[in-house]
Amino acid sequence: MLNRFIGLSAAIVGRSSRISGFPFSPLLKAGNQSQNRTMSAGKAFKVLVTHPEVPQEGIDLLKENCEIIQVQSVPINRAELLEKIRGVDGVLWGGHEPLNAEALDAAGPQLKSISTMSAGIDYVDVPEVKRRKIPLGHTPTVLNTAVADLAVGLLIAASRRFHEGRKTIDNDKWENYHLNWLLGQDIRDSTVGFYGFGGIGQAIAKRLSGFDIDKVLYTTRRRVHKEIEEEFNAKKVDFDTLLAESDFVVIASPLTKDTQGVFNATAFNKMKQTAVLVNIARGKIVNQDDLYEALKSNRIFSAGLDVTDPEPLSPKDKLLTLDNVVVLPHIGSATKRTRADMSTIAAHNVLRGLAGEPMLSPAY
Ligand SMILES: O=C(O)C(=O)CO
Repeated sequence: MLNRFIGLSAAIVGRSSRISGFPFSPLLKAGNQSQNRTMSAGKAFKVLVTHPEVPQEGIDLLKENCEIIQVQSVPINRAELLEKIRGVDGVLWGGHEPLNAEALDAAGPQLKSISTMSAGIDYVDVPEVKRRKIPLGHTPTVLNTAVADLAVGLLIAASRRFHEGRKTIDNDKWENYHLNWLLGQDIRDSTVGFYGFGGIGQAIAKRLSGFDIDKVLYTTRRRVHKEIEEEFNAKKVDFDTLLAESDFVVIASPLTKDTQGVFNATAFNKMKQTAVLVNIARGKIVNQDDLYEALKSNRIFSAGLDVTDPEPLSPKDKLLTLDNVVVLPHIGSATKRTRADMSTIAAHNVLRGLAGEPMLSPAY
C-alpha cells in the first residue's frame, strides 16, 4: 500500500511539481527567508549538478533556492567534478560515476544533502555517506513503468527470437518454407519467476497479466504484502524452486554483495532448457561467462539483457556472437518523461535534505 502511495505521489510530481496537495520540498515554500545564509547569487544554498544533461525540470526546482554549479563534460571528467564539488551544500548526482570518499572529501564537511538520479545505487559507497550522516536520496518508483515496459519487450524479443530472425534477413537466410523455422517459446500459460519483486518486478507482472500467464513465483528476502501476492497470484519460493519451475526468469533485484554473481553455471543448470532469462537490474548479478556457456550450449533457451558486465560492453564481446541473446545498452529508464520525473524527484530530495526534512525517496 505504501508503495502504491509513493508511486502515486511520485507520478504526480513528475507530471507537475506545482499541483497543490503535493508534499513540496520545504525550501520551495513561499519566501523561505528562514534560512540564515546568503550566497553570492543571493541564494540560500550551493548545489552541484554532476551532469550537464540533467533535465531542466529538476534544475528549475533547485534554482528557486539554490545557486547551481554544473559539471559540463560528458563523459564526466572526474577532475572537473572534484573541482566543482568543493564547498557545495547539496549534490544532484546525475550519472553513475563512483560516489565515494574521494568525492565526499573533495566536497567538504558542509555537504548536507545528496540525491542520485537512479533507482540502483550500487555505484555509491553508502556506508561512507552514512558514516558522514549525509542524507542520501534516489529515484525509484518513477522509473518502474519505463523499465517494466522494456523488460516485457526483452522477454518477447528473446522468447520469439527477434535478434536471430533479423540476422537471417541480413544474411539472406529467410527460410519460412520450413514449418519449424524460428519457433519460439509461448508466454501464455507460462510460469514467470521474479528474482526480486519490488516495484519494478510488480510493474512487469502487471503488464504480463495481459498475456494469460499461469502463475508468478518470486524470490525475495522478505515476503511481499499478502494483497500484492493475491493481485498477481504470486507465490514466494526459494531460489532453486524459482529456477526449476520458471519458464521465464526475470532479474529485478538490486546488486548487493549477496546478489552478485548468483546467476552462475550452477543456477543455469537448474533452469529449464526452454527457459528465457531477462535481466533489467544489474549486469553483475549474472556471471556473464557462465551465461555465455549456458546460451551457447543451449542449456537455456535465450536471454534478454538491458544490463551487462561491464558497461559499456565491448562490440567484440563473445556474448554478441550468439544468436539467442538480445542485448540493449542499459536504456531501461531512457524515456523523456521518465528522465524528467527522475530529475524532479532528485531535486526534491536534495531540497528536502537541505531543509533538514525527510527526503521524498530516501536511499537509507
Ligand atoms: O535507475 C537505475 O538504477 C537504472 O538502472 C534504470 O535502468
